[in-house]
Amino acid sequence: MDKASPGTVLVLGGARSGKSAFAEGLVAATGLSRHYIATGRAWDDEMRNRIDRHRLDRGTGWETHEEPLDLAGRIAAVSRPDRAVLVDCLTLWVTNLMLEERDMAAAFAGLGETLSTAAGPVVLVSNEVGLGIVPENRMARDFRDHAGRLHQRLAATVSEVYFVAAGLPLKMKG
Ligand SMILES: Nc1nc2c(ncn2[C@@H]2O[C@H](COP(=O)(O)OP(=O)(O)OP(=O)(O)O)[C@@H](O)[C@H]2O)c(=O)[nH]1
Repeated sequence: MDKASPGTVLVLGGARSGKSAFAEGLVAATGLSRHYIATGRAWDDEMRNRIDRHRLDRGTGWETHEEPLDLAGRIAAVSRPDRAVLVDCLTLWVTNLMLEERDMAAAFAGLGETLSTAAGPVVLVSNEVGLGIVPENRMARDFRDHAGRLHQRLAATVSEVYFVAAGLPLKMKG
């Protein structure tokens, strides 16, 4: 398995746990120029409003890149020694890959490879979705399995892992 470059961090948490704000703080603390890779897509008004709110919350000083599918390619293109990259979030990327019926194993391997050669720090945000009861529908169960496998794979290779709940980060690795 590829070992991620030093400075690569995984931030896990539930919905509205404060994980994005925490991850933004990690990026800001590097003092490098801040680059935000958004995997979300504005498919309805609710999501459009959320995205607008996120942009306002981030404030100025961020360059935003929207990339729903080719995350590995976009990280490789954006990452430089003078830039810190925030990816928000991996679970929406997994959703996008599933909807497009992409090869998940190949996509995860590609992300691992890119993280092992990233030129600067990369902070990856993802939803921990495996803690509730087993979902009734098949797609939701597959989604949970893909997300869990991706998290394990990344956690094994990155230098730091955090779990955020109620706005409080718990350091799990590093
Ligand atoms: N396309 C696009 N998506 C964005 C942008 N900013 C944020 N997003 C998306 O908004 C999503 C997060 O939205 P929410 O569901 O409101 O946040 P949350 O993850 O539940 O909340 P926290 O735990 O506080 O982070 C991320 O997956 C981003 O991809 C942007 O500028 N463009």
